[in-house]
Amino acid sequence: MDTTPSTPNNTPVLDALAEVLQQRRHAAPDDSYVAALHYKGLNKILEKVGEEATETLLAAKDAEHGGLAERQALVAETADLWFHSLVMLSHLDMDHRDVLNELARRFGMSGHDEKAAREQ
Ligand SMILES: N=c1c2ncn([C@@H]3O[C@H](COP(=O)(O)OP(=O)(O)OP(=O)(O)O)[C@@H](O)[C@H]3O)c2ncn1[C@@H]1O[C@H](COP(=O)(O)O)[C@@H](O)[C@H]1O
Repeated sequence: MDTTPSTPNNTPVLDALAEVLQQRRHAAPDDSYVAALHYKGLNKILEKVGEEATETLLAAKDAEHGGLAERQALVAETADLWFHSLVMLSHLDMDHRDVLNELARRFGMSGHDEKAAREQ
């Protein structure tokens, strides 16, 4: 039986969020956090992605030996990181489907094999 996943088509939260992020491209910056990010431009969005990545790795270190609160904090920071990454993609006319397609393409391919293929 072929267990290779097809491109995911059941991602309602991500689908809905991608639509909102696109609608915010031309919304008033005072009314919307996402519109304000788009208005400030790619550099500001990338600054937020970097900030959230750092906060996520600090939360992961705390979660390693922490309890439920630290694990919940890691989930919250990861959500912030995903969210700002999705804003970045949206700013460049891309979305989660591009990333899910790539993960589906890679599924089952050993990371070592994939790296070796890249180096040829
Ligand atoms: N998922 C999110 C989401 N996650 C995090 N955030 C915001 O991301 C910001 C990150 O917090 P920070 O403290 O790092 O940033 P900040 O201090 O507010 O901003 P800076 O001055 O540092 O740039 C907070 O303002 C959060 O509210 C989000 N803002 C919006 N969404 C989604 O986007 C939709 C559209 O939001 P609006 O554009 O605001 O309507 C919402 O309905 C949600 O579904």
